Amino acid sequence: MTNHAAFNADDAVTAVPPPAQASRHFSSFPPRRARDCRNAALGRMDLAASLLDSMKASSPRHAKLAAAADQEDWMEKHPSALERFEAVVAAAKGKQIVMFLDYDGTLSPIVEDPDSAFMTEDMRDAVRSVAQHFPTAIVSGRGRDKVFNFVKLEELYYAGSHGMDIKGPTTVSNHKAKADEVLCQPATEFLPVIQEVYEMLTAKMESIPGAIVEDNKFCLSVHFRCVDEKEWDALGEEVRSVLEGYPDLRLTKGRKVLEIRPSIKWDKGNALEFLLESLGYAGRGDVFPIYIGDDRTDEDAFKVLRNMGQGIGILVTKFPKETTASYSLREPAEVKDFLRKLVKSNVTKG
Ligand SMILES: O=P(O)(O)OC[C@H]1O[C@H](O[C@H]2O[C@H](CO)[C@@H](O)[C@H](O)[C@H]2O)[C@H](O)[C@@H](O)[C@@H]1O
Repeated sequence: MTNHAAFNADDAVTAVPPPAQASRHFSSFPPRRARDCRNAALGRMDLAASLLDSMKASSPRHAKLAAAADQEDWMEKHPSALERFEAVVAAAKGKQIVMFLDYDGTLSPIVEDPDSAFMTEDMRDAVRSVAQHFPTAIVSGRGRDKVFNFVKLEELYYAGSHGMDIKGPTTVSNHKAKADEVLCQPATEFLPVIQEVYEMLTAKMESIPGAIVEDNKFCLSVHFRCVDEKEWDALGEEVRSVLEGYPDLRLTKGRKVLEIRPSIKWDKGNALEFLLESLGYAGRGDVFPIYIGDDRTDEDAFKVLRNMGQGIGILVTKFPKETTASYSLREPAEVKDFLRKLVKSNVTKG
């Protein structure tokens, strides 16, 4: 975590190989001895070919073409859930859809100030409509109260702190199954320690301009989106040194954020399973969970769906990324379109 590559990996895209350095091909040329001439001539042909390759690779046009080819290949494996909408609907036909939605980067755009990541009224309306048709849960790294204050829909299930704080709807909804009883907080014993670390990190981050420590109740986020890249190593070191004293906490990386959480085996995937069970859908073959998320932590939920062999994971991204999701959407605006389409489709009629 002490290098920039590790920090950058949060917005990681499947790497387009870096252009080869043309100059390295000249280091062993010309050959030292005459008898090496033939080999050298053959070598020269290889050399010319590889030099040409590397020149091509370093041209912006080639880089663009390579990126486009990668993108195309990736899109074949993770097609747009909008473009393949009919296939999604066909797979869900006759089954009970259960909708799981991540918040940041999925329902709201990524912005510099974490407190200003508002969702649009249009998006709220789309989520409201979805929840009228299917049980719907928000699954977020944010604290549950905080994410509720952004979404403001009482009829939803909320799983905050990466799934470590789950609560059912506070108003009656069409599909409520034992909703009032739904409550899961598997990490309560960590609350004092999380608070202690929050205070320590807040004090440490005062010396790093732009760093923000966010209290997400059972988890903490150290944001470095607005921190000068030169300071990233220092920030990482500070966080790591604090955590050395807390072996029961673990550190993961999200989008320009370091996330600190209890090292218990509970993640967004467990939250998804817990909610399916609470809703009475565990072990049923006629259930079709749809999980939409943009971040690494959402991969835990995508994996659960893959292993179940039911439902679909949809990754929100503009770039190819390694993922277990089967479909993709490019941005929150497309998530909104997908939700609206789903509500309008026949699939809502079962
Ligand atoms: O599980 P999520 O709902 O996706 O939450 C993950 C983190 O999201 C937030 O941070 C991200 O969004 C911010 C606002 O757009 C952005 O400034 C930041 O760089 C992103 O990492 C949230 O603030 C974190 O606490 C969550 O852990």
